[in-house]
Amino acid sequence: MVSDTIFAMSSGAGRAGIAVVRTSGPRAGEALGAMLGGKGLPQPRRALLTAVVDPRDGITIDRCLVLWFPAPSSFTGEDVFELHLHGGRAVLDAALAALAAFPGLRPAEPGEFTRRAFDNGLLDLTAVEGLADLITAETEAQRRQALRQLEGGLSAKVQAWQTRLVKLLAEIEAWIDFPDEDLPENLVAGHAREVEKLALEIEGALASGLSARRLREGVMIAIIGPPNAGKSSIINRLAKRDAAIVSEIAGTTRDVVEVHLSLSGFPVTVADTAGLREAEAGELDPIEREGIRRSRDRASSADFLLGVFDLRDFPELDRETLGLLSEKSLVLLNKADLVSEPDASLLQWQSGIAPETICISAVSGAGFNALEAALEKRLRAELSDALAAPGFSRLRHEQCLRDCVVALRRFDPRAEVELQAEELRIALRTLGRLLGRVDVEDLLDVIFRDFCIGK
Ligand SMILES: Nc1nc2c(ncn2[C@@H]2O[C@H](COP(=O)(O)OP(=O)(O)OP(=O)(O)O)[C@@H](O)[C@H]2O)c(=O)[nH]1
Ligand SMILES: [K+]
Ligand SMILES: [Mg+2]
Repeated sequence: MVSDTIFAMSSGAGRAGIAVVRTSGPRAGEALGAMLGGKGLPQPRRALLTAVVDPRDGITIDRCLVLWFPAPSSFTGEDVFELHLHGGRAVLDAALAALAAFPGLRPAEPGEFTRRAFDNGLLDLTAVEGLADLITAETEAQRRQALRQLEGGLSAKVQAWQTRLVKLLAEIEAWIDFPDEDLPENLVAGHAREVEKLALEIEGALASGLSARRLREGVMIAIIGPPNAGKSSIINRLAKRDAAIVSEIAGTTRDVVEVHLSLSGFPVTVADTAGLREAEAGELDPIEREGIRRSRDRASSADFLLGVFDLRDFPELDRETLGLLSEKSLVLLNKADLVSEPDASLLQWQSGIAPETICISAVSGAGFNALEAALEKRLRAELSDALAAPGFSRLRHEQCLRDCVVALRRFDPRAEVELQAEELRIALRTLGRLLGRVDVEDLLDVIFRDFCIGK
């Protein structure tokens, strides 16, 4: 099947020093030759500084770097060339118009270059997802995770499982031709052991996938506490901007206010919430009541909490807030600037009782170094699996692996060989689906739709 030749600007929108326009497909070589004014194609994979012309009138568009990647050694696996043009609007318009006018060329659709790389077997689906994650990575840890996935960290694991399953399946299928003979006892035991081992390994990967998903999506931290404790002041200091309204009026925050931060290179979403307070029916207005409902909601879905109190209320701290804190949570006693001497009972509480307690001041910034260090420790623990090895970072991966484990757990080494083989084939198919090598057509559209044009 001969595909169209496609082109697009692959660098970001807006005026820039350099803009990259990429062309891929069977007519790429012809188009490049015409744009170089018939001087022949440059050496493959070597940058050439040259004049690029509009083939319609021979007028020079720009003097720029040109790269030629003949098939199959290119990103898409097709003939590809890149123009590294000066990134002005008029230069780009002229280059894109010249390409559009060339017979057989058309603008690319979103994700179409990557789609071709996938169709030509250069990237499997986990690598495609890694590429998408790399383009959107916002923190150092996310970048590393995405790159490992793009480079085949997940594929390698899945392929190793596939190889073992195929070997097992071949051994079992060999007996299908002898329906009257039972499998020798030592083989039955060996198969049972191998399937059990595979199931355990995949379950282990599922468990550490949680950490990979947190790394991809960001760890959720919620700030909770009684009204006026200084929750909004704290999120503003963490975000280094005025994300939430601060006032001396109790009950200022109603909606959950989220900020995305990179803390020591780790992605987090911190949520500021409405102050928790109990009141007689009718005492709180319905909007604040709804705000408090949202706070509790957010507290229950967060990975861990920062419980904030006014230091001057110590030791009578709000019971509801305390009740929501897990041992991963942190207690922040705020407004330390208003208290001269920490009293003995406070020191004792700080040293002895979980959860860990830090005295801070959102106004002076005192204690924020200790707070950030404590947060980093928790993030490292939360993400440790994902930092150690590439993990299954998407719900889609989790679903495939779960289906695989279900099939393996159904495998019965004493059942008829046809039934045994069938479970192994199902397990293999789920792994194939994870890599995008079986029945994936409907999935593809979903995944490639998230790419932008030129990728
Ligand atoms: N002196 C001092 N005042 C603070 C500190 N943190 C917050 N405040 C003040 O305390 C008041 C309440 O602060 P907010 O940040 O709005 O408190 P909140 O917990 O978000 O309040 P609600 O949203 O109403 O629940 C404001 O007047 C702040 O300026 C602090 O560390 N020291
Ligand atoms: K307030
Ligand atoms: Mg607030």
